[in-house]
Amino acid sequence: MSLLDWFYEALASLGLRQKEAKMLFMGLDNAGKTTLLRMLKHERLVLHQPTLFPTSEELSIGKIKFRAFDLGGRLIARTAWPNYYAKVDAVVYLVDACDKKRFVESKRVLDALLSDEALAKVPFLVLGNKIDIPHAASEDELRYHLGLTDFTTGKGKLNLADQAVRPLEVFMCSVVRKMGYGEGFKWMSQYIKY
Ligand SMILES: Nc1nc2c(ncn2[C@@H]2O[C@H](COP(=O)(O)OP(=O)(O)OP(=O)(O)O)[C@@H](O)[C@H]2O)c(=O)[nH]1
Ligand SMILES: [Mg+2]
Repeated sequence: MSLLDWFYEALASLGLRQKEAKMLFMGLDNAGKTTLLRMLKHERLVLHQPTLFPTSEELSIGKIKFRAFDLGGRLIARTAWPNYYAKVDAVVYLVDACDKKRFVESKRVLDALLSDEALAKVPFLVLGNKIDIPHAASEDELRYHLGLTDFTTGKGKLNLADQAVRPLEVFMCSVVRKMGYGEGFKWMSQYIKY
């Protein structure tokens, strides 16, 4: 634990600081992670460059305060991802639902995350983005290509008494049209402990 983490924990234990849930935005480059984060933060589209260095934002979704980390999806940026895996409360994994040529690559990256010991049990919200574009994959198609058909846990509330199961679900969205992701975050929030 770094000194800064220790300091925040100490403040939290004294009740001086409201605890933030830690959320990671991951997925291939161009999936729409930064667009989504800016939309959640500023409620509008903000022009930006591809993400080279991780950034983070404080977000409030419902009653939960999040610290959301925007991790760039380019190959070189992905090498930094594991530095962020400690004490994660939720992963938001974005996929460009129109970029069918890259589903295989996206699946490979997602599979690696799902089998990473450091992220075991962490809820995964998979967002199929850009459904405003006519040839976007359907939810079932995306589920199939990502190999999730038998692994999603349902859009209702999962009984977490069964500790072996990790909440995992696919929601389709269009960040630019501000649709779809709200349901996803609502679903995810059920599994955040504070
Ligand atoms: N049509 C459409 N385009 C979108 C949507 N969301 C994002 N985009 C576009 O997709 C492109 C990439 O978006 P970014 O948010 O930069 O992608 P990113 O995942 O942050 O990419 P990296 O930073 O390289 O990892 C931008 O041109 C966005 O305007 C959407 O819902 N629909
Ligand atoms: Mg980005």
